[in-house]
Amino acid sequence: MNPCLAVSARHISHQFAGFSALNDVSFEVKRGQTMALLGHNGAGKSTLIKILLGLLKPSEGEVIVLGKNHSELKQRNELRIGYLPENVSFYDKLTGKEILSYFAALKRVTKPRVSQLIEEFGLEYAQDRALKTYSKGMKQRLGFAQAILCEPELLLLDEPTVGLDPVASQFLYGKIDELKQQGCGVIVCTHELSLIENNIDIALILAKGESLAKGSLAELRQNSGLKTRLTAPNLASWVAQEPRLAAYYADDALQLDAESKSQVLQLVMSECQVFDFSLTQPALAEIYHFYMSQNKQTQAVS
Ligand SMILES: Nc1ncnc2c1ncn2[C@@H]1O[C@H](COP(=O)(O)OP(=O)(O)OP(=O)(O)O)[C@@H](O)[C@H]1O
Repeated sequence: MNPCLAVSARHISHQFAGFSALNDVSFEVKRGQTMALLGHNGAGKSTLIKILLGLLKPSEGEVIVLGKNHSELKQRNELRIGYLPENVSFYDKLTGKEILSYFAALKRVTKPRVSQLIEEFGLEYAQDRALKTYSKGMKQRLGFAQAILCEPELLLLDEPTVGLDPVASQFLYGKIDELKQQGCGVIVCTHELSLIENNIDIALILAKGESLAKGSLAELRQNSGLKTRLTAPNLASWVAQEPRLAAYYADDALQLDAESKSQVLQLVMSECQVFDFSLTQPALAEIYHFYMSQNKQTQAVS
């Protein structure tokens, strides 16, 4: 396997008692790359995460994680994989430090690493308090610290920022960025599309166990054909004066695709002398809804 890959999943299918939870899903995540794993409830995201963790063996297909097939491993903790489950719940009578120390012992991680993470995650002041006194943000920081105890080369995060305030969310994404810089591959399952948009390199969109779309945001935008919007003050009057713009004008904006973009920009700037304008690319949420609606239409036809 390519040593630059954190994950290579080929033609993964999984059935639960005859029910198809995943069907022929393939993707790759490079080391130092973050992939968003997206899909409605029941799309198969958790099933895929369990397969990557080695908790489930896929009915079909091959998964190579950090260069290894799970069946080759003598022990699961041979691979440095970090995992933050959704709604992380620890025994709440233990203190933050006791919880991290417990996982450190399981993962054979040294005590100084526990102290280092407590400090790094700003939990020193609360390390000797029982977990039940922690806020949601503090619990999530502790959960994240638990996930990266082993200095993971692959990090799997299930809804890492749900219920967190913007500062706490940004803190976690900052940490994810640091890990990426160190070459860690990251997979994030989330429904918070606007939050993750600027923090990912690639996305995989699942629907009912099938891969609907995958690629970088630029590729997903390009393949969707969704248009970039150009807006400007008094745009309607500029369009009235320059009839060549009329074909692109809809919903108070010029709607630009990859082919027309440079030509229209030229018209706007050199013919109309308009320089005060904004370009808005389709957001991840728009791209996601586009692929979901395409899928519904395909299913309705078939
Ligand atoms: N152990 C199981 N036995 C039977 N069916 C299961 C099992 N685990 C999951 N499923 C089914 O497989 C499908 C995919 O479930 P999965 O939990 O992977 O979805 P998900 O995308 O993670 O959903 P969510 O966003 O709600 O967490 C669902 O229809 C679910 O009911």
